[in-house]
Amino acid sequence: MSAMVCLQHVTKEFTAGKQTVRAVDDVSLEIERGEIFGVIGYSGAGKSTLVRLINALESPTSGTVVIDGETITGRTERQLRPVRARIGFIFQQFNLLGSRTVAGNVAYPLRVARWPKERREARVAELLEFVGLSDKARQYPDQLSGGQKQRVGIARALATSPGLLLADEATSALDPETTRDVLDLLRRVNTELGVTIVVISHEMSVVSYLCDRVAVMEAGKVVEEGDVYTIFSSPQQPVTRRFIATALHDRPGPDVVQRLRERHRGRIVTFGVRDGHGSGTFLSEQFRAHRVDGSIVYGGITDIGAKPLGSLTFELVGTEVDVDALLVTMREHTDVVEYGGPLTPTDTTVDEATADAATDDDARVEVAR
Ligand SMILES: Nc1ncnc2c1ncn2[C@@H]1O[C@H](COP(=O)(O)OP(=O)(O)OP(=O)(O)O)[C@@H](O)[C@H]1O
Repeated sequence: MSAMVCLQHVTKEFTAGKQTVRAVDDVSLEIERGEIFGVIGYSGAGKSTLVRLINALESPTSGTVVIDGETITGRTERQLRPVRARIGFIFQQFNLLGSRTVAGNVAYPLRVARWPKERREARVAELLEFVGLSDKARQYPDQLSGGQKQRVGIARALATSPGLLLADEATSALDPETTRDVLDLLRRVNTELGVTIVVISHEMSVVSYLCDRVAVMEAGKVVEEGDVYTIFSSPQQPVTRRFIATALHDRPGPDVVQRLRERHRGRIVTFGVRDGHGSGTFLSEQFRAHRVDGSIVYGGITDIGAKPLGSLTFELVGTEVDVDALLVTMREHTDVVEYGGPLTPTDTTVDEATADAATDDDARVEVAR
């Protein structure tokens, strides 16, 4: 079975005056049929250009793009039309027609494809039911919430039953709860309709919630690629680590470490929580075996593809020998970060004002004792 999207050494350069920008730089990528594939990167990394190359809205400066087994590089506009018809697209700003009703927007691609009225109406009704907006058919886009607008966008993108859906920052304009609803709908599009989805995002939380695999882009290149859990649990590139830190929020920053050490008499230590290692049961067994008391003082665990990932920070109380022995054992199973023993405020070089200035996020996850 061939891949749904195959990029072979694809480069795209833009020239403006004397300056040439290499927006996509020698990217080779395979996106399998039926998967949800994420492309993540900071602004300017080349994500949108990559999507426009997949959608044949741009042609590569060099390299080859193959969609659903067909090479699209070098085709004329006319030859590209049937390929584009098999690709759906949803956008950050929804791009709905304000002068048409919800039903009119969803029907639009079917009109362009010259579907007869009766078939068109039946298809629109089916699509609106799928996205949960049957009761909004006669309303106009400006009467809808952001999440509802994106549902209309999804229904419209699916109208002609594409095998591939490209979602470019599709949830970036939505609040977290609405984002979750739209991501759940995209998951249904994938599992119930079998549509392959490419998700472009600058938010690692979107990728971790939805995607099977992810490619990380930086300066036009794919710098890291793999299944989401592996990338999250052992990122190789600094840019990937920065993205993951924004999604997990599980490790205490220097201010929080300082306050924890001032407040607790034991040693403060973070243990990574991975699939199969560092789980609650495993940790309590190890604490018991080493005669160490461990109380959680900070942490966060996220579920990625039904596997746990994150870390827990403990105050460890026991003899120095016992705690050291525990840490030796734990290092064999997971990553361990030691922050040291108790601090009295007079030991510190950071003044109280700085310590108090920890962010709200820090305060929220810190466990008060
Ligand atoms: N039509 C164009 N003409 C000139 N330069 C362009 C063009 N399109 C993109 N670029 C440049 O290519 C680089 C990659 O842009 P691209 O929009 O693909 O990045 P991105 O990762 O999608 O960022 P963003 O999330 O901000 O859209 C940027 O330096 C951008 O300025």
